[in-house]
Parts: sequence; C-alpha cells; structure tokens
Amino acid sequence: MMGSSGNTESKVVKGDAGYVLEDVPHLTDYIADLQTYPNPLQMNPAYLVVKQYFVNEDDTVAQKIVVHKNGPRGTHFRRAGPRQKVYFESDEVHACIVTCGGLCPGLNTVIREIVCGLYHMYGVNKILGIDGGYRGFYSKNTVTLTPKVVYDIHKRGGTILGTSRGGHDTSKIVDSIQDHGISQVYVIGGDGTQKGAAVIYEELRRRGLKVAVAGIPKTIDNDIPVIDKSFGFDTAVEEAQRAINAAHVEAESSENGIGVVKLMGRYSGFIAMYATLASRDVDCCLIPESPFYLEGKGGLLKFIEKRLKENGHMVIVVAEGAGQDRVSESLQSMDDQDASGNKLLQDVGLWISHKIKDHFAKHQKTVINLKYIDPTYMIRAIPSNASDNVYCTLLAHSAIHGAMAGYTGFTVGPVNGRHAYIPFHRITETPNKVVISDRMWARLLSSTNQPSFLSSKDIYEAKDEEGPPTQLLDGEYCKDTSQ
Ligand SMILES: Nc1ncnc2c1ncn2[C@@H]1O[C@H](COP(=O)(O)OP(=O)(O)OP(=O)(O)O)[C@@H](O)[C@H]1O
Ligand SMILES: O=P(O)(O)OC[C@H]1O[C@](O)(CO)[C@@H](O)[C@@H]1O
Ligand SMILES: [Mg+2]
Repeated sequence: MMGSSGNTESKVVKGDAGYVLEDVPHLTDYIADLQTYPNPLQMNPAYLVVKQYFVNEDDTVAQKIVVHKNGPRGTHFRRAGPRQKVYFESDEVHACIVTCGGLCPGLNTVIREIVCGLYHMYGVNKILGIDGGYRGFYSKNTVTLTPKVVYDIHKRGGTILGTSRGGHDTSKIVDSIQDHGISQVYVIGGDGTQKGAAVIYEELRRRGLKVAVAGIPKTIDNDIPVIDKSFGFDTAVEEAQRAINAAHVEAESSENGIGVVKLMGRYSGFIAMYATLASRDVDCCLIPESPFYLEGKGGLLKFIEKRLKENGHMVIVVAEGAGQDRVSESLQSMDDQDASGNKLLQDVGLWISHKIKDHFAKHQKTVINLKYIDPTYMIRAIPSNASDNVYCTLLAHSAIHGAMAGYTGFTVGPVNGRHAYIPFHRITETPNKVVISDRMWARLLSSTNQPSFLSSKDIYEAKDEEGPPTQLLDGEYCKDTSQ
C-alpha cells in the first residue's frame, strides 16, 4: 500500500515494511497537462545496444544497506538515469549552467559533460554559461557553451565560468531565467549553492514556470551528507600527498625536524583524515571535529616531545578548521565572514607552528627545525584526476536525465554506489562530518598513535551523542563511513 503526502518542502511516499521514499519534485506537481515525448536516446546509435537502458520508473535507492531481518526498509531516493519519456523536446530546451562557492577539482569536467551530454544524448544546442556565480545571472553577460567551446576544459583546474560567494538575489535571478527563456538550470556548488538552488526552484514553482532545476553537489571538504563522496575529493587527497611528502622529507632531513601541513576542511576534516591515512608518514592529524589541547599531560606538546625523542622528526597535518576556538581566543579575532556569510578562519597552521616553536625555545631549550607548508589552495585549483573525471561525467549525465524527465528541485549523487535524485533539503540541513566515535577515526588514531585528546568523560559523551556503535549504521541521517 502506498500513500503520499507532499508539499514543496518534502514529498514523502510510504510503502510496506517501513519503506519510505523521499521523492523529489516533478514539473507535473505544479503544471497540469504537460506533454511527454519519447526519449531521443531510443534512436541514439551509441545507446541502442544497451539492454535495459532506461530506468524503471519505480526504481529507488536505499540509503541504508546494512539491514536486520526484522528492521524497517528505511529511507530511499529515486534512482537517477534516463526515462522512456521526457518532458522537453530537444528544440525547446534552453539550458544554463552556473558554478558557485569555492573551487574544486572537476568543475570544468562537470560543465563539459553537461554541455556534451545535452548535445549528444538529447540534441540540445542552446546552452548558456552564467558568468561568475549567482550574481552573474543579473549583473554579467552570459557565455554560449557548445561541445567545441568545452572540448578540453576538463584538463584545466578552476571553472571556465568563474565563481563567487554572496550575491544571491532570488527574484533578480528568476527574472533573468524568465527573460532568457531558460528551461533547465544546472547549479554546481556546495551547501550554500544548493540552498540557493532550492529557493530558485521555489520561486520558479511559485511563478508556475516550466523550468527544471538540477543541483550537482560540489565541495572539496566532502561535507555534503547523504551522497557517498563529493567530486574532486579524491584528487585533493592525492595532491595533499605531495605536501605531506615534502613535509616528511624536510622533517627527516634535520635534527628534531617538524613538518606542519595545513589542509582544507572548514568544518569537516575528511581531507586531513584521508590524506593522513593514505600517507603513513603523519604522526598527528588535527581536525575540527576532534578538539585538542596543547599544554599538559596528554596534550599535543608533550606528544611532540615524545615523538621527537623516539624518531627524531615528525609530521603534523592540521585541517584549517581545527582548534578555531583556541586560535580565535589567542588572537582575539573578530567574527569576520565572507560574502556568503561563512565564518572566516584564522590560520591554525601558523598559530600552531608558533606555539610549538615557543614551547621548545622557552621550556625545552631544544633546537627544533619546523617547516610550515600551506598547500590549501593548491589542492583545489588543479584539474581532476582520472577517477574524478569519470565520476563528474556520471553526475552530469544523471542531472541531465533527471531534468529531461521533468524532475526538478533535486541534487544528484551516488548513494551506496547508485546515483539518485535527492531533495535539496536533505543535503543542506546537516553537514557531513567525521564521526570521531566511528571506526575510520579509530583507524587513524591507531595508525598515527597520536593522543585522542579525549577524557573518559568526553569518550562517554561522544558515544552517547552518536548513540550505540550500531546506530551509526542505522542512523537515518548518518552516512556509513565505518566500513
Ligand atoms: N541560504 C542561502 N540562500 C540562498 N543563497 C545562498 C544561501 N547560502 C548561500 N547562498 C549562495 O550560494 C552561493 C555559494 O555559497 P557559499 O559561498 O557558501 O559556497 P558553497 O556553495 O557552500 O560552496 P563551498 O562552501 O564548498 O565553497 C553564494 O552565492 C551564496 O550567496
Ligand atoms: O578562500 P575562499 O575561496 O573563500 O574559500 C575557502 C574555503 O572554501 C573551501 O575550500 C570550501 O569550498 C573551504 O575548505 C575553505 O575554507
Ligand atoms: Mg559551503
């Protein structure tokens, strides 16, 4: 038995045995009598031979794949992919693409694949690039995008369209969409961008316009929940190895050598955690989710003394958002924000380097040789690697298939390896963070042998906050990162 309840916020369908579909909006939810057309892919020579090319309308993807015999089936999302019927004729589509927020490897690949996918799979040849993020809709000229224009852009870092923070003026953006006669909007960006896409969708719907809005989640920090991983993350972790290697070479080449590497990660320490686990040369990894302290027993400085005694050198990786409360306290900084309202961070790498140098100079009378390496922008300004390129292609194709099939107000992304359409609010409400009571962080602690900086009270509270260990696998809103 299926029953459904829906508003513009959520469209939830319930089925048997605790099955829940968190569906995405469709143009037919607010426009009556929309005409459908056979999917032109049916005649496409490249795809003709694929058996079962089209996704079954009822296919959904389970958010939770570790299940118990009598447990509820849980939350599902609509499976991404091409449908037999589409809601746009090729000639009718006028698409636009915008990139917002910080840079990330793979942005150009996603742009390229949206343009080429629309053109080659659906015969769409009216595609506009919006210059410089959301504000480009109303304050800049547009760029015409063709397969020829985007041919080799995946080999370059950054975004050929430019990006920005702030400047989201919903009514001006939607006026511009209306004035240009745009019928599909592809929005590439992080949590802020997807929030912006959600309000654009709401306004288009309020005006009753036949315009599909598709979000492609971008975040180098991997802080978007529900999806398995964000594009560019692997590339960034790989690039971070170069900085860690350099820090290690510098550190081991001198007496009491210390290499400090700062990596991106505003609120989520995934890059630092994965880069540390991959490298094996790191002695200590500091992330925003795990508070640390410097002084006293169990503190960072005592650990450094111990490591230097044991090995004669060490490497510390610090995520940019780690220990921000301590840094701000000590620098008595103002609560500055960027144009999008994101808190501007203090340089924790510099701060920690000073603290370490001070400690050894004042209290230990030991000569140390500390090198601080800050590759933060270098790891996100590069082109995506091979596997991210393939991933970007799948994201772009999933977004195109969804928009052509009339879905709107959705983000695409892999959930347990299968691409799905996810309602905007599900990926913007709670950021994805490293769970320090999870097995992955335990693996890191055991590989570096660093202190956890947690008292037994903290450990008890961390477990209590997350619930018992198995709840992580069961948690509706938690990704299973434990593996
Ligand atoms: N709540 C919101 N409503 C509407 N627009 C928003 C909202 N939050 C952010 N935006 C807009 O989204 C754009 C990008 O936001 P932001 O600078 O926070 O980056 P992001 O997409 O979160 O990417 P990242 O943080 O990974 O760099 C900006 O133009 C900003 O104005
Ligand atoms: O300096 P910018 O470009 O505003 O962005 C810095 C922030 O962007 C991010 O890379 C996220 O996109 C964060 O890791 C970082 O704090
Ligand atoms: Mg963000």
